[in-house]
Amino acid sequence: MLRIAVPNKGSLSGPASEMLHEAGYRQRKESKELVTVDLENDVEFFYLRPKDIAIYVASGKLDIGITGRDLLLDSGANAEEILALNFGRSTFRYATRPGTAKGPEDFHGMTIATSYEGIVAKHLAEQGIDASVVHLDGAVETAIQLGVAEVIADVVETGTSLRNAGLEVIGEPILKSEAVVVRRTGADADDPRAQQFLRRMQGVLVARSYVMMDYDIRVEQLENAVALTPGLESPTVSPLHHEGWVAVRAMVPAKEAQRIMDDLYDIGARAILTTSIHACRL
Ligand SMILES: Nc1ncnc2c1ncn2[C@@H]1O[C@H](COP(=O)(O)OP(=O)(O)OP(=O)(O)O)[C@@H](O)[C@H]1O
Ligand SMILES: O=P(O)(O)OC[C@H]1O[C@H](OP(=O)(O)OP(=O)(O)O)[C@H](O)[C@@H]1O
Ligand SMILES: [Mg+2]
Repeated sequence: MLRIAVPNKGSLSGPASEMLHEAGYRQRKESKELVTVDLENDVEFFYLRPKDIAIYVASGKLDIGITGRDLLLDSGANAEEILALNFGRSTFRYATRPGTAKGPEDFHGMTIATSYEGIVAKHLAEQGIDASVVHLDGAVETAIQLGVAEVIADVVETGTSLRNAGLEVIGEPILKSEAVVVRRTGADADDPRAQQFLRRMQGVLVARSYVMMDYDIRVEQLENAVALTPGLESPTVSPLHHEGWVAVRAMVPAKEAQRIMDDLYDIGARAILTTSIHACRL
């Protein structure tokens, strides 16, 4: 049975379970359940703290995990990212009170509060900055007000928490994160059960970001139309009963669908339809 770690709490928990559900897996019915078995798919799900997931996967006791890229890197665990999941996006940044520092090079001798000691210690060492790091479990923005640190390094999504604490970001993002699928470094990449899981998750990513587009076009405009809708491999072109016309079917990025429909209309396409993709295997 494939054993998969899923975040049990926090920002990643709901979207991870939702994505697994969309991929056809049975998910726990209530948040107190720590383990659930999906007999039909031969998968066991373990609901664990997102920060611990890379460690479980690196140990080899669990085959696959869903966690944040920042948490994976912070753990230093012997696990690697194999698929980015396009949710739980955030940046990881330094912040201070205005006027404290122009850039990380000014952090020498200062104290930096963070819940992500691994990432911060590595970044400071790489930049040759001699600063001390103090570990806090959360609400690190308050550490500056309370005089525990001059600088914080934390997850920034909308920036609201920083603004509320009167802080501003310093320097470039240390990293950009999102939810990722992780596996033990060097694990058997050909394991068919893991391959099937990844295909299902990729199917959800595609179904979420593409729509199916159908339209009719005069044959002489077909090449121009296909240039607008090249599809993932190549569009399907079928003859219409009405001579001189063909029907075209192709997947297009959902974000661009309206613009593409306008462009198709302008070159003479008609009966242009988009439909959502429920599930897919590429
Ligand atoms: N607004 C956000 N706040 C915190 N983490 C976020 C946010 N958006 C995305 N994430 C990601 O969620 C993961 C952190 O999850 P974790 O459960 O440890 O903290 P949390 O979402 O802040 O939950 P809590 O602090 O309530 O336990 C990281 O990968 C982080 O990048
Ligand atoms: O940029 P924003 O949209 O404000 O999001 C980022 C904030 O959200 C998280 O805090 P959370 O509420 O999880 O509390 P915590 O610090 O105790 O984890 C994170 O630690 C930041 O403080
Ligand atoms: Mg938090």
